[in-house]
Amino acid sequence: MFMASRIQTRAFSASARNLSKVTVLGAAGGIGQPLSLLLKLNPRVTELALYDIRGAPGVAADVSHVNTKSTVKGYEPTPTGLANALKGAEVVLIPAGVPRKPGMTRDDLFNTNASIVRDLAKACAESCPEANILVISNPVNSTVPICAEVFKSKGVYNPRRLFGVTTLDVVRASRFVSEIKKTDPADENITVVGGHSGVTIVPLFSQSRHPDLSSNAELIHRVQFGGDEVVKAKDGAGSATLSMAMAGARMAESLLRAAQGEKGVIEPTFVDSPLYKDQGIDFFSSRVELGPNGVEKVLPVGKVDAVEEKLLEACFSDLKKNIEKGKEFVAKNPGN
Ligand SMILES: NC(=O)C1=CN([C@@H]2O[C@H](COP(=O)(O)OP(=O)(O)OC[C@H]3O[C@@H](n4cnc5c(N)ncnc54)[C@H](O)[C@@H]3O)[C@@H](O)[C@H]2O)C=CC1
Ligand SMILES: O=C([O-])CC(=O)C(=O)O
Repeated sequence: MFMASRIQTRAFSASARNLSKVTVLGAAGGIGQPLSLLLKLNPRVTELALYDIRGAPGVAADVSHVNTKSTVKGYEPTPTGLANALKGAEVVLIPAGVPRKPGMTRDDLFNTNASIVRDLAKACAESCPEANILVISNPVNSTVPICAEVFKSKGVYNPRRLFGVTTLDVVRASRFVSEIKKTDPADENITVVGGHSGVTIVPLFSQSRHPDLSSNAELIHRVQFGGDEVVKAKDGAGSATLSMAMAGARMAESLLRAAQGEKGVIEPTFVDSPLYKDQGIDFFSSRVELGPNGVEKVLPVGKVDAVEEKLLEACFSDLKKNIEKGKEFVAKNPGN
């Protein structure tokens, strides 16, 4: 209760003053740089804090010349650098960690990225426990539970403030559909639920304007494995960065709009979700209504057809393992 009232007060005062500090952890990377640029272009962001283990001051100096009003500062891994980058943040985006190379799954990134995310989550729990934490680092199905466990261990976990960024899946789905149907992707609102890797990504075309697409196996595969297309095309130089930056900036913008009082802001995101807890799945991506306190309402998955029912079954079994893996990691490796 105490936590909730503190959050409400902060959300109110932030929106009343319209001051929004946004922090990017991993800001000098392939995603971090264009994401920082897009955030600099967002008039809702008043202060931009860019942190990375290398190169953040350079990115900050560069982005700071863009002629919008927000201030930009780069932070290095000095004893106080990370804490200062996080202090007072309303939104923290985390694209820190290694990307895939051809032939790898997102889960293959676990060994490297799990401890990076755990340590950054710890810093967030200490320096900005009330911020909205947006996890981009893969494997999202495991890194989000890692953050939750760290926040719990510090006694500051608020499930309404933790988000796995799955926006790119709906961005892709709407674009791919528009290519098939020769429509404007802006008019294509495709629901994608589940998680963020392979078969855990479940597009629900039966709920779209084009229910016929729910039996289009090629399209379903393309949405589920869209990330692989980019990994293959980049040929060892990483994974999606530009489309991901756009997707991450959209998610941050939606949270800021909701924090500043806009009603009915809905985004797909991987959150601590009541939807399938009875089946042992604690985190799930679905359409979520956002508000000044973060998650306002987790919306139901809705009606699915027989094909989608099967896709969901496949999703559940992988997703459950991915979530467990993240939780177990923190239990066995609590870090310092
Ligand atoms: N959620 C999603 O839809 C997507 C997630 N990703 C994931 O995002 C992550 C980042 O991808 P890229 O930007 O392409 O990688 P990158 O290698 O280009 O950049 C990562 C950055 O993180 C920094 N970093 C590493 N350890 C750090 C730490 N402890 N603290 C702060 N910064 C640290 C690195 O110095 C580097 O600048 C990957 O795990 C990738 O799989 C990528 C695309 C989509
Ligand atoms: O495919 C990857 O490894 C990066 C990612 O999550 C995506 O592009 O959806």
